[in-house]
This record gives sequence, C-alpha cells and structure tokens, in this order.
Amino acid sequence: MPKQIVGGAVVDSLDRPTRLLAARRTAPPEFAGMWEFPGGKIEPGESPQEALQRELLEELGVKVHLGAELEGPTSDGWPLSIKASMRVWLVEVRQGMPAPLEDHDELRWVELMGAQLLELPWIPADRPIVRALVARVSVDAQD
Ligand SMILES: Nc1nc2c([nH]c(=O)n2[C@H]2C[C@H](O)[C@@H](COP(=O)(O)OP(=O)(O)OP(=O)(O)O)O2)c(=O)[nH]1
Repeated sequence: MPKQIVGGAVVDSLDRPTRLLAARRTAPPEFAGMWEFPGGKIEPGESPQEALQRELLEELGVKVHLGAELEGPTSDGWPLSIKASMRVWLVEVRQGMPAPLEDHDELRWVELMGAQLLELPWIPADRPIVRALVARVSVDAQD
C-alpha cells in the first residue's frame, strides 16, 4: 500500500483566494529548505480530513475549515514518489495565527497569481500541485 499523505493549501479566503501559505521544511536533509503544503501522514483510525486538521494544528497552531479537495490524477491524489501520494484540500484558517511550530522554519503568504509563487524552491513533486492550484483559482476568479 502506498503511503497516504494529506496536505493543506491554506488560502487567505476559500471564497476568493488570493494568497497561499507556503511552508519551508526543516527535515529530512533532502527536503530541508524546500517549500511545501503543511500536512503529513494519516494515523491509524483517522480520516484524511481529520489527519489534515490535526497536522495543521500541530504544525501551525491553527484550527481550519476544509474547503474543496484539489483533486489529483488518482484517487490517492498527487504522486510524490513511488511510495507515497498526497491528497490536498483548500483550507482557510478559522482560529489562530499560523506559526512555524513544528517541521518548518518559515511560513510565507504568497500571491497565487504572481511569479513569486513558482520561484520558491518547492519540493519538486509539489510543483504540479501548485500549478493546478493556480489554474483552479484563476478559473474560479472568472465566475
Ligand atoms: N507534508 C508534506 N509532505 C510532502 C509534501 N511534498 C512531499 O513530497 N512530501 C513528502 C515529504 C515526506 O516524505 C512525506 C510527508 O511526511 P511528513 O514528514 O510531512 O509527515 P509527518 O508530519 O506525519 O511526519 P512524521 O514526523 O510522522 O515522520 O511526504 C508536501 O507538500 N507536504
């Protein structure tokens, strides 16, 4: 069974997203300094959504509302490696101010429609996810 990861595309507003909260990892060495979607592994007995809420509370200290899933190419979401896939949800902060409490040394709100977002050194497997997010947000903005 591939490992199932969940990640949060934390945006400033689910209704009108303009900025994404990118998080810079501190470990393991091959990913340290790279930007990602905060999140992590599902623990036994948890639904993916419960796991994501727990991870965002542990890592960022915030309670969140989950919006729509940013669907990937498979039912497991987005491939990260031969062993792992990540499901990603759009998320809005409901309570608290995001802080890099665990696993990250910097958080940054980045414009979804600007060049800076894809200039960040994302974990390579995340780049298609970031592009899909930007595409989705720009389509939604035309509604
Ligand atoms: N959280 C997260 N992990 C990602 C992303 N992209 C990506 O390749 N990964 C990889 C890195 C890790 O190998 C794995 C996630 O593991 P993790 O270390 O975040 O999970 P966790 O918080 O439950 O960690 P642990 O302490 O239990 O080991 O997925 C991403 O955008 N967010």
